[in-house]
Amino acid sequence: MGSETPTQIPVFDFTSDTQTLKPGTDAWNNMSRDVCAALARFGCFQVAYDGVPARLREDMFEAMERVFDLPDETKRRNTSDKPYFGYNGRNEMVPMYESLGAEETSEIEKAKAFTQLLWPEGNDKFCETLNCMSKKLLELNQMIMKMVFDGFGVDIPDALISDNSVLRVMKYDAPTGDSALVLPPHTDKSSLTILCQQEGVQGLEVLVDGHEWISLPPIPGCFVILAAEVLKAWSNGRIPAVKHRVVLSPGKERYSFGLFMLPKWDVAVKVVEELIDKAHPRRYKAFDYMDYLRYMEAHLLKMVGSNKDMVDVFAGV
Ligand SMILES: O=C(O)CCC(=O)C(=O)O
Ligand SMILES: [Fe+2]
Repeated sequence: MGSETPTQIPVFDFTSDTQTLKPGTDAWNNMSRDVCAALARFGCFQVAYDGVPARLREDMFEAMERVFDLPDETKRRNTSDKPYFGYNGRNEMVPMYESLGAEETSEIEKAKAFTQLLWPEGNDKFCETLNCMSKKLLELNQMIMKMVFDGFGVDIPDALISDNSVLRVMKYDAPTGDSALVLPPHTDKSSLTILCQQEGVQGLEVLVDGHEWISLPPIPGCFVILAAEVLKAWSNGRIPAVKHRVVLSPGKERYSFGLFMLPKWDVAVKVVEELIDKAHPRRYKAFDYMDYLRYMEAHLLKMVGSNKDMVDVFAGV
């Protein structure tokens, strides 16, 4: 019997008053080990990060309210040739969820094009907020990726350093009556996902050890980092893609946004060779990311409830 200590998902301090963010320092090396260990254990962690000013975060949530207030037909103009990259939601799978996504909004021209789609008459404030937030989160991602591979004692291969991403804004309706599962359990098909939750509205949960759902509360000034399927493949399965879901209490609607990092389009997703050894034989074949997305599109519904990750089914050896 005995009392069990509740599982705690780590919260790391990346704020500028620490030495942590200077590569090569002891603080950086220690943090790299901790980051790598947390991802290997939980596939996620939270991070306090002041590289994104509080004001920018507030502007982003305000901007998102304006986005979701737009008429349905305007939001549904957000289409993409890639599966699940554009408008998604209000369907059988996710009736209480709605989201829009745009690629490479860290590039001003792409941020402008997305803004133009939603506000043909222009909305400079939205465009600047989106562009600025995307750039800041991209920087955070690059730092974390470097830490992960430093933690493994491996130089991050150039092929893994990618600026490709989708910035996604999300809204969940308030449940009436009981709590509701508003986003079903899934693993992300990105490499790493950086999420920002609305303050004061709890909802995100991660699965630990295959059976324990742990809530990740929104912490002011913090971001949630989720390891996703491409990082699982790069790391030869040493970092799991964390399964997560969103459960909401009655009466509370919720907003969140995230930067979903993607690999380079013209380079195969391959296991980092240094992470293959006797104890860790190769787990994945090299694959084309677009082929994987197409496979995911064709098989997603069939795999609901499966405890296998898409990447293992698609590229496992
Ligand atoms: O809203 C959240 O916190 C999670 C969203 C999510 O998991 C996703 O869009 O893949
Ligand atoms: Fe997700």
